[in-house]
Amino acid sequence: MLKVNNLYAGYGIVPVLEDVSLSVSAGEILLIGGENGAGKSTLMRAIAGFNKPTKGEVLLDGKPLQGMAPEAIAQSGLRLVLDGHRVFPELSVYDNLRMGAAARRGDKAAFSKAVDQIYDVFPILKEKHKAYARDLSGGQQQMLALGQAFVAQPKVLLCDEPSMGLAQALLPPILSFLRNWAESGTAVVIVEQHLKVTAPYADRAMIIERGKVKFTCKASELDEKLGLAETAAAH
Ligand SMILES: Nc1ncnc2c1ncn2[C@@H]1O[C@H](COP(=O)(O)OP(=O)(O)OP(=O)(O)O)[C@@H](O)[C@H]1O
Repeated sequence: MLKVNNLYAGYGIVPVLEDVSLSVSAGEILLIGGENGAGKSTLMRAIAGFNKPTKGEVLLDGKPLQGMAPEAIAQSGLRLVLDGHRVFPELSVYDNLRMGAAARRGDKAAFSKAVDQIYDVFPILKEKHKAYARDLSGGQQQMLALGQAFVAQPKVLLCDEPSMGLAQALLPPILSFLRNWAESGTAVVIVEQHLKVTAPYADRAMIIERGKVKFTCKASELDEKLGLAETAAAH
């Protein structure tokens, strides 16, 4: 589904990512972790077209995306949800969901069904469907941002730090929502600092260090691998 081959990207002449490769299949969740400043967000932005890679390939179902405008990449079925819940503050919850589906064109029945699914998972959004997004709490805005992406029904979802600005207790329900979503056939990439909480919901994990892939492993082996990596570094 999504394949990244030997990607290099940065800001102006400052290189950040170096030779990063990854792949995510339909129905799979890849968790990406790493220290602050390791390059995780830059990787998400480069895949989604907001930051032009200097070298390497991004393939969606075998079709190259690198060099395409972010709008065209979104139209191809790749969606980026940024940390810090970016929603339209002056629109109602429901209208935010409509904006999410705008890129999708047509099919009102599918939109209504997707909205119902979102309301089932996050009942507070149903309760507040007429409220302005600006009046939601941070956690509710994050749910709405995910809802916006969900109604667009992308093939690939990139989710940058869903826990950002959230009370810790809100992360598991959001992760479980992402897990179910992946199981319907979407390829999901989650960038997250809270590796311990997130790993049980993911299939594979990748750690980035100073712009390079440190290692990839099964998500169930991440704890052990991180322990081993720390031990190896200590010797
Ligand atoms: N707009 C920018 N212009 C210049 N350099 C940037 C910009 N954004 C990020 N960087 C630099 O790129 C490097 C990687 O940052 P990035 O935000 O991708 O890391 P990250 O792993 O997502 O970290 P965090 O977890 O703190 O978000 C850092 O050295 C950062 O200072």
